This record gives sequence, structure tokens and C-alpha cells, in this order.
Amino acid sequence: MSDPALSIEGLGVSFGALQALESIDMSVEPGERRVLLGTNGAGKTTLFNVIAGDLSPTRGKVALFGRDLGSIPAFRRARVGLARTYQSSAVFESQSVRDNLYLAALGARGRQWGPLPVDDLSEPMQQAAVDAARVGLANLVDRCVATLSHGQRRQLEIGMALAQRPRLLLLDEPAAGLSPGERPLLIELVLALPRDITLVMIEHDMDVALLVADRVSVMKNGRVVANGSPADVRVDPAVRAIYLGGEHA
Ligand SMILES: Nc1ncnc2c1ncn2[C@@H]1O[C@H](COP(=O)(O)OP(=O)(O)OP(=O)(O)O)[C@@H](O)[C@H]1O
Repeated sequence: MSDPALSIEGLGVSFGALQALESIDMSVEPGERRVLLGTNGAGKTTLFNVIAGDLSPTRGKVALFGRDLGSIPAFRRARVGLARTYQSSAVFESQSVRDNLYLAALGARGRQWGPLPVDDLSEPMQQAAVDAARVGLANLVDRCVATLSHGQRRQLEIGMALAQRPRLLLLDEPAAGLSPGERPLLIELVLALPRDITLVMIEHDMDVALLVADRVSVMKNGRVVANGSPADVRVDPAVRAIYLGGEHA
């Protein structure tokens, strides 16, 4: 049997007296679409921060395709197949779409932004154009990021994560803040991602979550309180209490 794409065992994070995560266990299969649902402060972003290496856990471990990530710093995790997006925009405002994609691809290979031999430049530049097309920005490759709409930025952020050629992609509320007109395009883009990329996505919107997910993990107060298929989760009493009982912020 192959290793899970993501394996989390006994993961805990404390901030002083606050237990942000309490003994999380989770296993995500290769190719799976897993959505994390939960109230504000449930611990979803903290979990992403630990997986990405932005935060060290107080206890427990995380493995990517069987490889323990504990000793791998955040900046090297792209090289073992991990990419993430953030809730808030993480793009270079004054650069073009193409340059942002190019920088993301170089960063994942451990290269620095700077003069490179022409031979080295051409392949990542071509790749940047391909990545722009994958996220619906083919016509905007030369546009300065500062002029993009909010939705186009979100597309670019996913493009930058894809440029790192991840095996596991963590998407932190990719549709957050989008207008009703912008959301369908972004959801379509997420649905179209190839299955050789395993996806773990934080999403507040239950309808979006259930549309994208193969399985859903519902978090509350640093714990996973429900786990299952979208159909199971929709009728789970704990989830209904959170989403229909007015607890959802
Ligand atoms: N750096 C930190 N220092 C202290 N407490 C923190 C820190 N980061 C997060 N927390 C706390 O940990 C808990 C979990 O926060 P987290 O941001 O992971 O929740 P979340 O589920 O992502 O919520 P949201 O949907 O609002 O982003 C919260 O109580 C939060 O206040």
C-alpha cells in the first residue's frame, strides 16, 4: 500500500496556556480533495502553518508521502512537494504576473532572483506562461499585479503555488473575499486541478466545501470533531450544530 500524501499523528500546538491544536490525527490519500471546515479560531490555519513549517508543533508529527517533515525547514518544503496559499495576498505587487510565476518556480528550486544565463531563463519563463494559462491568466501575463482584480490575484496565488510543482497543495480559503461573480471561476479552477496533486483546502462556505471535497474534516476548538464524506458531514449532528445553530462566524 502506498504512503498517505499527508499523515498527521498526535499533533498539538500550544500558545502559552491556549491549546490551539489538541492531538490531531489525520490521513489524506494521494489525489484526495480534503476540505477543512470549522468556526473561527478552530485551528485550521494553525494546522496549515505546522504542515507548511511556518510553525513548530508542541508535539506530534507530520509526514508527506511517508517522509517526516520535522527536520525540513519551511523554505525547503517546496522541494519535497509542498505548496500553500495564504488567506492574505502574498504576491509581488510591482512585478508582472509572469515574473511572479517565474519567481515562485525559481524559489521552489532554491534559485535566487537575479541575472541568469539565457539558457536557464527560457525554460522557467515558458513554464510561467503555461502556469498563467492553467489559472486563467494567459491574457494577463504582462500585466502588473497591482492592476489585477481581487479574483485575478487569487488565481495568481494558486498559479504561484502550482508553479512549484507540488504533490500536496494547501489552499487557505481561496474564494475568500471574492464577489459572487468571481467565485464560480475560482471554484472551477480548483475543481480542474489534476489528481496528481493532492489537495487540502480550508473553506468556510459549506456549499463550496461539499462541492470540492472527497472528504471533509470539521474542526472545533483545536480538535477534529467530524470526519467523512460530504454526505456524512452534511447530516452530522456536530456539524449541524456548528453551521445551523448559529455558532458559525
Ligand atoms: N501566533 C499565535 N499566538 C497566540 N495565539 C494564536 C496564534 N495563532 C493562532 N492563535 C490562536 O489559536 C487559535 C486557533 O487559531 P487559527 O487561526 O488556527 O484558527 P482558524 O480555524 O484558522 O480560524 P479562522 O477561520 O478565523 O482563520 C485561536 O484561538 C487563535 O487566537
